Formats: sequence, structure tokens, C-alpha cells
Amino acid sequence: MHGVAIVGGSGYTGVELMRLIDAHPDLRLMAVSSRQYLGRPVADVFGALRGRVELSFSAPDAPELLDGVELVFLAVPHKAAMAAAPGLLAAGRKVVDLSADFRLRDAAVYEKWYGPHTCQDLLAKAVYGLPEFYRHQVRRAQLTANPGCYVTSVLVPLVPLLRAGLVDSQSLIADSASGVSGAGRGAKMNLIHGEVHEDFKAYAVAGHRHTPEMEQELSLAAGREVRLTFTPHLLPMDRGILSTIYARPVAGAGEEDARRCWQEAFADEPFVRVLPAGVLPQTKHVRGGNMVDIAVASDPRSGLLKIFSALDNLTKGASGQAVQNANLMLGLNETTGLLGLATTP
Ligand SMILES: NC(=O)C1=CN([C@@H]2O[C@H](COP(=O)(O)OP(=O)(O)OC[C@H]3O[C@@H](n4cnc5c(N)ncnc54)[C@H](OP(=O)(O)O)[C@@H]3O)[C@@H](O)[C@H]2O)C=CC1
Ligand SMILES: CC(=O)N[C@@H](CCC(=O)OP(=O)(O)O)C(=O)O
Repeated sequence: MHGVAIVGGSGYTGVELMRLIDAHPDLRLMAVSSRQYLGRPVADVFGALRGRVELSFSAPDAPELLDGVELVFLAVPHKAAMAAAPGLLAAGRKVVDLSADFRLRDAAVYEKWYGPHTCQDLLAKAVYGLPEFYRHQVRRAQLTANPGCYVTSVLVPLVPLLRAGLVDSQSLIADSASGVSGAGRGAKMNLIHGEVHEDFKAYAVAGHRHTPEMEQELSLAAGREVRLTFTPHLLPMDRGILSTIYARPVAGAGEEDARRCWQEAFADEPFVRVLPAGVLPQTKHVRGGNMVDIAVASDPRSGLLKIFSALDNLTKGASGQAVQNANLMLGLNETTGLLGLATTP
């Protein structure tokens, strides 16, 4: 058994982590923090965990967050993560950070999108935690930066195509739609039921903070600077992301080449499903599970490839991926505790 702790256990990704750790045979949750529920039993706040999680919420800096703990999940907003990570690392604990604080390799890019970064020395030490592309580095990491939810849905299908030179790297367009849990559990007027119910809209059209993260990783895959047009949308659902990506194939390439490229790249990947021709991803097929489903179709009229991906923002988009990374960092089988979780057949 490996002891783990969660800083930020009262948010959506923190609760999802508790669900996943409860189902995990080799992880034991030693402590979980919340300032707003300090001292209250977890089960009194999150009834689904009654009889499963016997802990009460601790303060974020309480000693029990370290006692018997090998790895700490930071399920807190950016900035709060960079305040906590250095101390945990100095105390010899491994860290999986679900926030954006260690995802961008260039501090100047981080500061442009997020403001000041107070521990820039850690940016070079952090490993980008998308196991499908960085598995070997994650195994050796002390600090893993879990990718953004939208970002995972865009990188999984596009990285292999760019690495293989099958699509133009300068004309990529991604439209993604996310359930409202993507915005966190904190009360926000624009996210109350009456505002989002039976509504569907784009947002952050002038620039979303996930765009530089996507461009960073797509550029590494393409071997040149990639420019991507990304537009997020808010879906009136609680969880799930569907991304529709438009890519211009290089001369002579088509949908079959893209599918073959994925079949080779993902042949041994437990959490990527390449759907057969004519089958498209749906959020309900990945709900609660750690899968990302991808599909491609040619548009003969425009000559573009239409690429689709679906994942659960709280699972493969956040906490499931965090457990996948923790498994690697702790020397466990990567899939432990993460198969068979999807809630809709
Ligand atoms: N929701 C999603 O789909 C995804 C989220 N992420 C990222 O994961 C992280 C957590 O997201 P999410 O669970 O949605 O967020 P929530 O807003 O739902 O929860 C945030 C949590 O952090 C705690 N917290 C807030 N500020 C501090 C602080 N200064 N010190 C200690 N604890 C703090 C809160 O608890 P309390 O105030 O009680 O202490 C709460 O438990 C964020 O960085 C988010 O961007 C990444 C991918 C997807
Ligand atoms: C629907 C919604 O609001 N989604 C969030 C992104 C999800 C997220 O948490 O992104 P990070 O992992 O980078 O923090 C947003 O657009 O800001």
C-alpha cells in the first residue's frame, strides 16, 4: 500500500480523486484538506463516500498531509499549487499537480497567461504528465504537471499526426465543449443552474489559457512552432468534453492514413480507443472512466480531416490521469484502479 494525500479535497477533482483512490487496490488515502469544511467528516459533506472514506478534512498545511504519505495530489487552483509544491518536494514527497502551475516550460509564457510564477526553478524539473507521450519521464518524476482537460482532448489525437507529418501544422482549428464541472465547484453566478440550463455558448474567444499549453506540446510534436485556433464552449452537462478538430492533411493523405497512424501509435495504450470508420465519440461512453475516444472522417468538399475526441474532464481530463501518473511514479502498473470505471455502458 502507498499512502497518498489530497490538498483540495472539497473541489470537483478532489472528490473525484477520493472516488478513484477508494477503488484503487494499492493506494491508501491518509489525509485530505479543505479549509471550508475543516474538521468535518468527509462523509458528512460527500454522502456517496459514506462508509468508504473515514477521514475528516484537515488544514492544507496539517502534519497528517505528510505522515505516512509518499505522494500528494494538489487539486487546488493555480497559484495555490505553486505555493504548496516546493515544501512538499523538500519534505521528500512526490507531487502530482492538477493545476496549470508547472505545465508550461517557459516561465515568460506562464507569466503572460497566469501572472507571476514564484518557483520558476521547478518548471524545468516538472514532467508533463500525459503518459501516452511522456510515460518514461513520468516514471522518474518527483513533480508531475497533470495536463489541462481541454488540452488532453486535443493532444491525444493530434500529436501522432503531427509527429508523422500527416497534417499541416499551421492551420489547425479546435472547437471544444465542456461540462460545467470543468469550471470547478466554487459558486459563480454565470454557472448557476438557471444560467447554464438549456443554453450553449462559446467563451474566452479572445484567447483561452489552454491555447499556449496546446501549442507548446503540438510544437514539440511537429518540430516547429504550431499555431492553433482554439475555442472553448460551455455545455449544459455536469461532466464531459467533446472536441472537434479541423486539420488539413498533407497531399495524398486521408482519413485511412490518420486512422492507421493512430492504430500504430496507440496499439498498446490502455486508455485510448481509436474508433472504427463511421463511429463517432460520445461523452456518455467515457463518463466516469479514464478513456479518451478518438475518430476521424474526411470532408471531401473542403479536403479537411474532421477529428473528434471525447473524454471525461474530471477523469482522463484531471483525476484519472493524475492517478495514472501516480501509478507510474510509484512503480505500479499504470492501469491499476482505472479500468472498468465508466458509468454508462
Ligand atoms: N474541474 C476540472 O474539470 C479540471 C480542473 N483542473 C484543475 O484542477 C484544480 C482543481 O480544480 P477543481 O477541483 O475543479 O477546483 P474546485 O474549485 O472545485 O476546488 C478547488 C479546491 O482547492 C481548495 N483550495 C482553494 N484555494 C486553496 C488554497 N489557497 N490553499 C489550499 N486549498 C485551496 C478548495 O478547498 P477549500 O477552499 O475548502 O480549502 C477546493 O478543495 C485546478 O487547478 C483546476 O484548474 C484540471 C483539469 C480539469
Ligand atoms: C468549463 C470551464 O470553465 N473550464 C475551464 C478549464 C478547465 C480547467 O480546470 O483547466 P485547468 O486544468 O487548466 O485549470 C476553463 O475554461 O477555465
